[in-house]
Amino acid sequence: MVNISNLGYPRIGENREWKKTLESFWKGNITENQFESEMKSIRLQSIEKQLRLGIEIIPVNDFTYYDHVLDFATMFGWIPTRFGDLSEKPSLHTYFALARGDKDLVACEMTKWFNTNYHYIVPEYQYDRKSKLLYNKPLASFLEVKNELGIITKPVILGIYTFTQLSKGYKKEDKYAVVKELLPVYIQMLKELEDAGVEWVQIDEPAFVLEETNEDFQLIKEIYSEICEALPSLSIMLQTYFEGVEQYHDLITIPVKGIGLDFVHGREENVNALKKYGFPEDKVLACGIVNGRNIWKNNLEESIQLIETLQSLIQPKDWWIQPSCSLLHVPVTKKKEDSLEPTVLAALAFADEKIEELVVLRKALEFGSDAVKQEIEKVKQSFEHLNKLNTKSNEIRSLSEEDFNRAIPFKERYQFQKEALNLPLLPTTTIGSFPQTKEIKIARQQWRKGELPESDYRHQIKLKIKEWIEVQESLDIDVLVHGEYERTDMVEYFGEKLKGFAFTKNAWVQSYGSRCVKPPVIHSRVEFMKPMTVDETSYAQSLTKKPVKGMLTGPVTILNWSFVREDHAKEDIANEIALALRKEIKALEESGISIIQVDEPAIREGLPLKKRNWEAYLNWVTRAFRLTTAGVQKMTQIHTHMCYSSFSDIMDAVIELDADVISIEHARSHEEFSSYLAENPYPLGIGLGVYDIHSPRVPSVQEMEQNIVGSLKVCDIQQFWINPDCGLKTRDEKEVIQALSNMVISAKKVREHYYSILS
Ligand SMILES: CN1c2c(nc(N)[nH]c2=O)NC[C@@H]1CNc1ccc(C(=O)N[C@@H](CCC(=O)N[C@@H](CCC(=O)N[C@@H](CCC(=O)O)C(=O)O)C(=O)O)C(=O)O)cc1
Ligand SMILES: N[C@@H](CCS)C(=O)O
Ligand SMILES: [Zn+2]
Repeated sequence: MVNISNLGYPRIGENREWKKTLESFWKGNITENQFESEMKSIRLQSIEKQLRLGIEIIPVNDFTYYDHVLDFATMFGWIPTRFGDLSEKPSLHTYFALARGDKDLVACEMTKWFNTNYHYIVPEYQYDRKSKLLYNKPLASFLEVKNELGIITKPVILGIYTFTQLSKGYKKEDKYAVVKELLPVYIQMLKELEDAGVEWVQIDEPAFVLEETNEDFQLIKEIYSEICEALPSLSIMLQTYFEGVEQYHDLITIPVKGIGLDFVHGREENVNALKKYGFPEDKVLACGIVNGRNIWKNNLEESIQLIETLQSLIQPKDWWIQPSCSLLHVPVTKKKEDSLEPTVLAALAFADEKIEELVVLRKALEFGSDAVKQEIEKVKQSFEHLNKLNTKSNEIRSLSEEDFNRAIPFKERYQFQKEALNLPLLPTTTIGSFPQTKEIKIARQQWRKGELPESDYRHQIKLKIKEWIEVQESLDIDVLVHGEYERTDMVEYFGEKLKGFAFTKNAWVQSYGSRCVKPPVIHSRVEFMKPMTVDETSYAQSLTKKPVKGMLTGPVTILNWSFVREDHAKEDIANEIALALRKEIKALEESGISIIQVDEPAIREGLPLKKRNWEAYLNWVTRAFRLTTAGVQKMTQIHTHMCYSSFSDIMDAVIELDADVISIEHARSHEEFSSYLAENPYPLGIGLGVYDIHSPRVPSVQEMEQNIVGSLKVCDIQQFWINPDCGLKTRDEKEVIQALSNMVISAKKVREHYYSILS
């Protein structure tokens, strides 16, 4: 018997209704009741859709108002004390304040969900607050679907081990005690599900693919024995994903009713483990067989073969076939992509199409592959046609080691740059983008539809650049930017201008909260066509005597935030992008730009989950960055920028990038990184973000001054820069001007203080 299951479905809706509802509520355009009812309808529609498409085991509680990790933190009462003394379900206001902050409260930390571009809110354990079940969201979600649609669904629960691993606020040595304290609360949540008639729960434990210590694994076994003992009639599908599991032989001894493995990203390891240790006959095996992280059609023939191989090796109680992970990471449907090149479109499968693929695979497993001969042929043809789009080039093969290294070492060139740029101590700058106004977005939309002439659209962009050059001058910022008004997104923009990319109309994926991205699709060899940023940057430079920083997205970030071919080596794609960007940098230099920032926020998230694979990855990513930047003149100052992660464990690679200055997100995770820097001084230029840009809160001069003074305890003042945490495109203009004004005043105060000590 083979069942079709799903692990999670995109929340955002076919037309991003979810995002629009959230943002209308935040703006006060709809009431709480309207918000709840609109959200309910989005939730139920996606359940009905999955049912219609053929899913038999449908997930619930994958839906959230912001982030599923935050949901569990608030359910367990893991709410920092600054949000008040909560003994019941937090109000929507508090829930959103935890995620986004408000005018008085600092938001919780946000970071990347494993190696994806999705961000979760980091739960904070409080020693002085006992864990307590404040509400039971999986139960409410289960009952809603049962009552409204009469369907028994599978609640999705974040595993207690992964939840605690992803949390902060407790000492490492207290992990055991923290998990044990949470366990009764966790069991209570599951017990309520069992009592309500839940048959299967999916407990997500992606942290099982990380390299846990033996001690951790003992803890895992202990927790799950206790859970299973307390809940004898609840069927638990212990779900892993994103890579092969570690400690497989121990995992299969856990007394749960089912185990879910990823046979896409952890194929080799999981298959080998099955071969070596078998699989218990009393458990269901859930096979993640369709890639939940990519948008290419499934290689049906290969998947059928794989399951047949597994079937010849083991005899589990039952088989489920499913995506390799939640479909949260892919767009909803390709139905609306009516302007994509047909060859590319034919090779794509988004969430809904992936579910259809599972139906085809089940048919093949039931009736033999001949029953799906046509579908198999169609996939083959799609890729044969796609491959014909590829061109060959020798440019990469003719590179020499010199192309990867700057001609002069940092200390020497930084001196030249200082003199040429004539910047003050503690120079102030921003990360690149300024608020994208409604007017600009609408103008872009009209221009794209052909309703506004290109010249008018460009004129509007120029007006915005001019306005913000004036704003920056009036605020007395030292290194200016043009504001990135012409960009929808820092990756999509370059994707639209480079050869080898396709970009979609509606292939949105949630990135954090209501914010979505539309990753471009790299289908063929990447090539530079013509300058991509020179017009806007040199126009901005023509308006001021201060240096304007050129702004590019780096090769690794373009790669990691795009959908890429699985049959092309990532390293090769990164080097192709690097060569294209190198040409852009040359063009910027030739137009008189002397500071160029190459953003690489996605380097950290692309790290393989298993540390044993880090070295090889970091080696090729640093080389790709250097291939992009190393060709510049000694006077040209290269900046880079990183955000959304903790970086302490990759700082050696960050140094290897050899960027003259790095600006790094700091406000939401400063303690950990500052302690790292105290022990390991950073040898190049650095700006630790002095304020969090994800919150509408405008920090005071005093607060930023304290941040700067704190950072100067661990950084060399001669190489320190003052900047916000990240780009400002998501904020409103008034807020940004106020925050930047406070930032410049705080920098000047610290500067004056330093000069007064010297004199
Ligand atoms: C730095 N980050 C990025 C990540 N990944 C990327 N690919 N890009 C990133 O910048 N990952 C980590 C972080 C995540 N951070 C963010 C920050 C901000 C956003 C964001 O603002 N997303 C926007 C969509 C951006 C965009 O494409 N805008 C279009 C407008 C599209 C649109 O909604 N049009 C409307 C009409 C206009 C209107 O009425 O507003 C429509 O179609 O209905 C544009 O500028 O033209 C978002 O809104 O979610 C994402 C990740
Ligand atoms: N230059 C980009 C970086 C975001 S990570 C911006 O300012 O939006
Ligand atoms: Zn950033």
